[in-house]
Amino acid sequence: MLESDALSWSFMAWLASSGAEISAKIQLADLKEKHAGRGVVALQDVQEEEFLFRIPRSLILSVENSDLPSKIPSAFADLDPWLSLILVMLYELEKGKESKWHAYFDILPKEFNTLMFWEPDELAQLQASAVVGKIGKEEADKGFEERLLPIIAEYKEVLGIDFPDNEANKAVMLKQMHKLASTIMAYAFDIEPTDARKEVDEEGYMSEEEDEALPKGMVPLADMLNADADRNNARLFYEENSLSMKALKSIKAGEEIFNDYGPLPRSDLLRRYGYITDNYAKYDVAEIPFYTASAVMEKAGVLAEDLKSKFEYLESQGVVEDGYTISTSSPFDIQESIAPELIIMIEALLLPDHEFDRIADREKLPKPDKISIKGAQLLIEIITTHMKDYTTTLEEDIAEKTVVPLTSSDVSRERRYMMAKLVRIGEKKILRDAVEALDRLIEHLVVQNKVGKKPGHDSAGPPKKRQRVE
Ligand SMILES: C[S@@+](CC[C@H](N)C(=O)[O-])C[C@H]1O[C@@H](n2cnc3c(N)ncnc32)[C@H](O)[C@@H]1O
Repeated sequence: MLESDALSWSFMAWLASSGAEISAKIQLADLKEKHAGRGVVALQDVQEEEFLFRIPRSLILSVENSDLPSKIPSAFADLDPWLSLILVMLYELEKGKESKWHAYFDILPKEFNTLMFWEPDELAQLQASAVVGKIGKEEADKGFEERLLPIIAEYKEVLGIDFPDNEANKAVMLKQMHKLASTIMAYAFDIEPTDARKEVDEEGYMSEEEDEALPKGMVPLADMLNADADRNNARLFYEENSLSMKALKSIKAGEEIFNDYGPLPRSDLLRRYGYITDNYAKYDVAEIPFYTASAVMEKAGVLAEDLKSKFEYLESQGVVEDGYTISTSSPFDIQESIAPELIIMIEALLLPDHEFDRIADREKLPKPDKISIKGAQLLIEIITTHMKDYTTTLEEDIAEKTVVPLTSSDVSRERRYMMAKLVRIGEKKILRDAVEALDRLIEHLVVQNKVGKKPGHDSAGPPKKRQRVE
């Protein structure tokens, strides 16, 4: 028996002996050949709504179920759900075989492909993707150093952690905390209070702000399901004393059982889960930084002298953001895809001062479905400026067959390079589609103006281009 099979077997045996109920129709399988780690597959046909497994709430690896908070309650007083669970997992890991979750820890990942663990050269492959700014390593380090390390130093005997206070040891501990945080990000569920028959989603469904507030828990076996946006066929349901996984549709023998992470762009899939699949390409987004938009408008002479007060007003109306997303649509639809806030900001700043003051007095804003020729031209300029921040063009990316030096024997690095390339290609395609659609809009507006329709604005929009076949 392979070591990984032996660990899977021990894990399943532990679950069965701890009160979990598991349908004989499913199996934990090794999917390493598909680069998907372990996953759950159907051994026999499964019907829609059929029960797959049930995990007692007491088996969830959570702050609530660990004895640590009762030993050092004050340590948990100011910790958020993430840091609390990291502390509990450190403690339970340190207990080794004494921990109730020992067999579970054995099958949790030791290595990660999430962006937090990428080397600088690997991250550089993402080029101008906004996801690079969302990794949050420094912020996480700060939280670990300021909140968790003092607790570990103070309660090292209770925690059973050998923690000599030196830099090398601190670095090892921070790395371990990052690994646990990444495990929580990719595996944990948001555990809502007992509420019979309530449906729960994996954390991907929620905004990260909402995520922050809910208690997190590691739900054994439920987190062994891989995810697929198109082939999602199972979901976890809350019951009073347990959590049950049920089939959402019929599943054939041999098929994999999939959860769903929600509509995440591939860049976020990479950041949070360390993998990508084409199925999530439809959720891809490109993001234009605010400073790119404002720099282009400044260069174009759009930014007026009383800019500060204009921005204060736009900010009070929720239009000023760090970045503006352009999402995928097919065929590309300007209104559907370009962040309305970007269009509103541009059109507002294009207004003559007296017009701007007039709308501000009435707490109004330009409508995002009315784009002027000048506004569309500025949008194109902003988007093409952002495109230049990527160090290669879309055409170069597509033409390039090998992105890694052939001497590289590091499979993981090759895979990261490849995944980064697919992410940046996805973003560049969106930017290209946006520019093409804006070009068509300008042509349409020019014609409209010539034939004497209301000048300057488009409300119906130009005819849409036929869907591009990639
Ligand atoms: C909740 S776990 C699923 C179990 C995991 N495969 C394992 O072996 O522990 C989530 C992780 O599984 C992997 N994963 C999930 N869905 C995947 C898919 N469709 N293809 C490849 N890997 C996937 C990613 O590494 C992700 O971070």
